[in-house]
Amino acid sequence: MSDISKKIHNILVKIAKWREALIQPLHKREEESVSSSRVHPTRRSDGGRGNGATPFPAFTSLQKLLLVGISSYIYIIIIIIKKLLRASIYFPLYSFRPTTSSTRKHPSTSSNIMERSKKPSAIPVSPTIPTPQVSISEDNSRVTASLPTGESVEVLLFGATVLSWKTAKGKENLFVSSKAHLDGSKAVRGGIPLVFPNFGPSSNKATEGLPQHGFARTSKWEYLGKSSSESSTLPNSSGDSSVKLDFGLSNTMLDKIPSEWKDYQFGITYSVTLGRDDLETSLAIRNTGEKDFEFQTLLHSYWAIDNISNVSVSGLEKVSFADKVGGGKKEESGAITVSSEVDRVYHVDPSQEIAIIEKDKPRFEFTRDMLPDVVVWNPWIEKSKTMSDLAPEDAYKRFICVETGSVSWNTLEAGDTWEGGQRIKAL
Ligand SMILES: O=P(O)(O)OC[C@H]1O[C@@H](O)[C@H](O)[C@@H](O)[C@@H]1O
Repeated sequence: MSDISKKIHNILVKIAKWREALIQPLHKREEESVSSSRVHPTRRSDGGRGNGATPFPAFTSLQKLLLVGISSYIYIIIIIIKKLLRASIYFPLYSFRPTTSSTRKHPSTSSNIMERSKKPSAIPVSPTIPTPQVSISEDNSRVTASLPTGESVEVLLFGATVLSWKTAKGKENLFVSSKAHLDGSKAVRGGIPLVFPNFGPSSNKATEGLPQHGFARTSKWEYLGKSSSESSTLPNSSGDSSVKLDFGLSNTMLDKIPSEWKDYQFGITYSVTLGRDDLETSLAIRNTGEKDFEFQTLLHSYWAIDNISNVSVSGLEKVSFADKVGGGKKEESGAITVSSEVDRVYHVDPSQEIAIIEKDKPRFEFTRDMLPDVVVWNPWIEKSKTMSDLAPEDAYKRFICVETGSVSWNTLEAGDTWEGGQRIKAL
């Protein structure tokens, strides 16, 4: 028995005794008065007036009734309080924490159990459909997503750089240098850094003074959230077939707004969509200010390959390119192969399919939307040596940059939005 119950019990015992003590003398005195009136009919309190009054004027029958009534009333009230207290052990008056069927205790579970025959049968639960998983690293620097079928993608918020894209079998599609800076001190050497608002060193008045390839790849982006889509509602569907991660950057988020860019305002949404065998990366750039601005943009992707000697790029045959190594405009008749430094800018209709071929088989296929240019870059041996963040020594063999984008300048008028993107199929 709890302390409170013991105390109440003691009070009840006392009240009961007190009540007894109160009633008993009254009975006794009444009996005495009756017996005395029998024995001494003349010795009555009323002096023989014979009006039936008690011989003890302090306890009239009205007082007697009142006392009994009050004590019974208190007795009943205490019993009710005791019951309430006992019940409150199981049902707290209120709680901030929502109770669930598994956490809530019920005092009369056993007496409430329904007879087996009357028990409703359990409702069959539909099998759980696996869904894509998205997680944010503890230090809030990376977002990772994976599909129930095993594909995964990882994005560093610094530069919204896609660091990893793996197939269901765990094969990595992107190259990242083993010396890449992933701490936000430098643009990542590998993955998919974003080029905006200028490609290469600033080359016109609008971007004068901006760093090489712009500030998007060295700014901390915000993770805006995920959305997923189902390919099929058939019972045997393996669940959601893709997951889209959105990232945002606006002029107000820039650590240091370059003076050339102070008059411009923008908001960019970068979407990375992981599919079963493809990856989509797309940009929506909005001019949120009152002044028009010009920009270039590219998805500066480092594609992982086994050996550059076995690789070629198709879809760019007979397309003239700006040669950044040898200078001038050139054209090649066959698929592009790499056996020395390559740095070219192709202007090619977005409807033209481009592919990276490895050992005569397509390894990556590119579909472009509103991206009229393709840069093909590999530093080869000598230039690699000058790049402190490129490793291992033979790293140049392990990647080829095929960068889709718009090297052509775009003018974005106040209030307008530009959209463009790529879909890459890994084979
Ligand atoms: O070293 P960065 O700034 O990442 O640039 C790497 C390369 O990026 C390519 O896109 C350019 O065409 C090259 O000229 C450049 O060397």
